[in-house]
Amino acid sequence: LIEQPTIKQFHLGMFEIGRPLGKGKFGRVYLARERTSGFICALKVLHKSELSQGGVERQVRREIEIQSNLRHPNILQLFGHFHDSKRVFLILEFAAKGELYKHLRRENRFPEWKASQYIAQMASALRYLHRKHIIHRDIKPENILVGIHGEIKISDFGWSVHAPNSRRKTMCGTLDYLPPEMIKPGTSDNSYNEKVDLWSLGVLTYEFLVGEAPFEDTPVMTQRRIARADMSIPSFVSPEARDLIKKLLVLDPEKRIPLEQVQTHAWIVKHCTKSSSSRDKS
Ligand SMILES: CC(=O)N[C@H]1CCN(c2c(Cl)cnc3[nH]c(-c4cn(C)nc4C)nc23)C1
Repeated sequence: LIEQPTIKQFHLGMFEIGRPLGKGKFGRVYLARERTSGFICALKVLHKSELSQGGVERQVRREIEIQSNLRHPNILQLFGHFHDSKRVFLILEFAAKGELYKHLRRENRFPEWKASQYIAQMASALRYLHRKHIIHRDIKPENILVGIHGEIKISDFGWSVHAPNSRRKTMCGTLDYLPPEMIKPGTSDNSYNEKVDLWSLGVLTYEFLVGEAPFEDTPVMTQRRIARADMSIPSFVSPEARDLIKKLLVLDPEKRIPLEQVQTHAWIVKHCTKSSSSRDKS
């Protein structure tokens, strides 16, 4: 008898559903426990009717296809998915310390040692994604969760695509994190590449240290300020952090500091402890 590999088939009856953890744009997320193993996870429930109305089935299929093949300590893991007649279910890793932006709002801004460790982990995760030619395209505090050991986990791959990519239709949500090449129509081709995540990493670094985004303004002004990289860095930001931000928020994508040099930058090296969560596992 040839041993059949056990393909894990998941179904709703396998899970005890716990408290709601929050809701994304197209679905709600619940704490859940797999009955036999007691394994704790986050169950994201998407309604097929809402997905078709929102015209996002393709995006969800891409999110599933991309995230199922990723394994990195700073990327929220997708363990599997299943569906019934009305809903699609994503079995996601549970991030015990919740949404990073809530910590940021509560603390107003992060101390340099914490911001530096978070950016080191982000750079490690982005290097891993870029090596697989995946652009996240939506790096912002709202899409980052915090694990039990305080390590960060990039979540919500709804907007990620395989690089290089021509511009999709209009974006929704905040403009604050969009790089100049995704805002103004390119002269020749409006394609862009992984370097868009470098710009967003610069915006994230700034927001961690200052408590607000560098180009935060009215939508029209934000676009204008991004297109000119028009921002000022407050004096309380250390010279090393200022140096890294200025090397990421560069209009020309090709001139942005590469991720390898982010990880060896003075501001990152200065604060990185040898604790496991911050060591580069990419
Ligand atoms: C777009 C989106 O799904 N956003 C959030 C909702 C909860 N969700 C979680 C996901 Cl997908 C995974 N783990 C989570 N942990 C929490 C959480 C933990 N605490 C203490 N508080 C919360 C909240 N939330 C999640 C992602």
